[in-house]
Amino acid sequence: MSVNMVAVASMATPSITISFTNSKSLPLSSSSSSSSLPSCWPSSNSTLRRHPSSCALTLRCGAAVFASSSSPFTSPNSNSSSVIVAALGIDAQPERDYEPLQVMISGAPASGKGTQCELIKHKYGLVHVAAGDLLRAEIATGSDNGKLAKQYMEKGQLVPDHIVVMMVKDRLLKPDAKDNGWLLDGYPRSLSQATALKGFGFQPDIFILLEVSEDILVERVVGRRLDPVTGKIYHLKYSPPETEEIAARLTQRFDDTEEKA
Ligand SMILES: Nc1ncnc2c1ncn2[C@@H]1O[C@H](COP(=O)(O)OP(=O)(O)O)[C@@H](O)[C@H]1O
Repeated sequence: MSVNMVAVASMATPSITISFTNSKSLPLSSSSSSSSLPSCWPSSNSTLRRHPSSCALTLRCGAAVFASSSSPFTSPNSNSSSVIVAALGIDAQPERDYEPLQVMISGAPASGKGTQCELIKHKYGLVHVAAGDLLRAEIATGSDNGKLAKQYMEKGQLVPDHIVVMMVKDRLLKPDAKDNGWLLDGYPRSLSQATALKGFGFQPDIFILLEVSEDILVERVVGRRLDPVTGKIYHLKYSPPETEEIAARLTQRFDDTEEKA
């Protein structure tokens, strides 16, 4: 079975409500509480097992904008995501029922990926593997790969595949990810990365694409602030600081501007 779903996430809260676009009976979550996840997802416990079929899930977020074509990839293009989904073979019927769940999630900066990752990993006990975090850890070791990766990251460019692919593959093969399942975030960012991972035998059960219209992304990015003391992210309009004291010390990332967004 191939499942086609659309979910709408409210811009102000990280919650998701989900419905099937083919008008089948809807296992909808009745309301949008801030901790809710799609009710059609399997229930949460440490013995979570895979869905019997893979699916690609597109979450179109913010003010019910269904026509958005924003994409997580370097050259935003909704076709590129479907190519990647196809390359990953997500529509194929897996023969791996009753194994730990494997999920990929993609979305543009400020699409709410970080928020959804936190909710998903806690609810399903998955190991969160973020490509950016792996690269930063590699840089911290001072290795040659880390030094090379740093040069690309400082310019805001994608790190070459020969570094990223092996890093992600090695991480997914670690016992915690194999035993508990994983939530892969920020990878793949190109068709070649998707193909490479598939070549190593990885095929996610679910590919989640967070689609947000450009004007909402810009609004989120421009209003985003960081508390340098706690590391908490605020939004001046949607998630304002609790106190004047916090408000006074908030900073803005140098690239959180309308131009950069
Ligand atoms: N899959 C990937 N392939 C190549 N480079 C990547 C990948 N993921 C992350 N990077 C590099 O790491 C940087 C930081 O990534 P990330 O932590 O996801 O934050 P950002 O939202 O800034 O992309 C990216 O700008 C890019 O240089």
